[in-house]
Amino acid sequence: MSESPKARVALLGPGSWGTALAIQLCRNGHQVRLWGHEAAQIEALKRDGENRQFLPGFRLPPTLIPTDSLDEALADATDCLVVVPSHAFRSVVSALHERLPSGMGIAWATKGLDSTSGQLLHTIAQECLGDRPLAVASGPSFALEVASGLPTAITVASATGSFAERIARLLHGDRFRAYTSSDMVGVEVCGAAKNVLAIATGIADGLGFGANTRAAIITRGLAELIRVGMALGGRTETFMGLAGIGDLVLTCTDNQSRNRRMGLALASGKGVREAMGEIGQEVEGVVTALAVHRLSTRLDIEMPISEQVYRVLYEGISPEQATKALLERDPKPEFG
Ligand SMILES: NC(=O)C1=CN([C@@H]2O[C@H](COP(=O)(O)OP(=O)(O)OC[C@H]3O[C@@H](n4cnc5c(N)ncnc54)[C@H](OP(=O)(O)O)[C@@H]3O)[C@@H](O)[C@H]2O)C=CC1
Ligand SMILES: O=C(CO)COP(=O)(O)O
Repeated sequence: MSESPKARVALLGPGSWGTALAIQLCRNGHQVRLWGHEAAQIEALKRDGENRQFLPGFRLPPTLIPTDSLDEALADATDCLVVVPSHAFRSVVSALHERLPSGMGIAWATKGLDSTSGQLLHTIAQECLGDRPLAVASGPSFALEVASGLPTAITVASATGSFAERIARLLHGDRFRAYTSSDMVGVEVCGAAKNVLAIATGIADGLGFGANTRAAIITRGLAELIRVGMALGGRTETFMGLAGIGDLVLTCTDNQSRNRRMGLALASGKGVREAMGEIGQEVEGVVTALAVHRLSTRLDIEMPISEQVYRVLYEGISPEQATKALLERDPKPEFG
């Protein structure tokens, strides 16, 4: 992949992932305007020279300019990357409608579904922005490790091959491999569904179950993810790739994951609100569990692990009851 010419990127969302990606883009020589909706947070970034709230300990490069003005962020931008949580995706992307030059694409690194309709985010982007190139970046990538420059690989998917290549080239560096894919649907489903399954493995580990249980949840969870992903038009190889099994394993097995930590907290008897307060950052699997529950009901797809996570989060059953319900299911063929 040849090096990209230097870009001016409007990066929307100064949380942990937005800040880490902004640092990565600056490492590659690009200029970044990092937009956030809270003036006080942007003031703090400018004053401190780091993101103490979401990614402490990393100096913001001089080519990274924080701003709370969307117009300033987009002025002369060559590229636009959205990294807000899924619940904010529609409102932020709608605000781009009047501001983006016609034909300019957008990419996002948000993982989740539209929180009200349960739709995939490319559908929301199309609704808000009409026909233009769209891309999603996803894969096993904790913000802290990317900011630290630890070797990482992700995938950038777009129905427009040249646009996937453009975004991948912007991000790709000597310690950050960005692959391309044409399967947006598969990549989006993986990024959303894995967060619900990470809550499940957190619950299992928090209840003191062993390595066997964890491996079973990851494997049977992958089967759920594939069922819903195929029904929506995703491709098998995507589920076996970085955005699929790669991110599922990462998020289910490492305590850097906020979703996994949510599961651990629930298993220790904490309520959802209390756990969210303690984690202090987005836990995408909480809203996604509801969206996946609605989606699987509508499509009539069996997703027993995700369904039990939904019941713990929204119907108040205990993690123990959820486990019992899963284990009491009738034996059945593993495949088919
Ligand atoms: N962190 C990670 O390692 C990774 C995260 N992701 C994904 O990236 C997305 C963002 O997550 P992450 O950065 O970690 O989250 P954080 O919790 O670290 O930060 C969220 C950011 O979004 C802002 N925000 C919240 N609501 C709105 C809104 N309505 N309008 C505009 N901005 C808003 C917050 O601002 P404020 O606090 O002022 O409301 C904050 O700056 C998620 O979909 C996540 O799944 C993907 C890969 C890795
Ligand atoms: O998506 C992630 C890593 O790829 C981050 O996971 P969490 O949102 O669970 O922290």
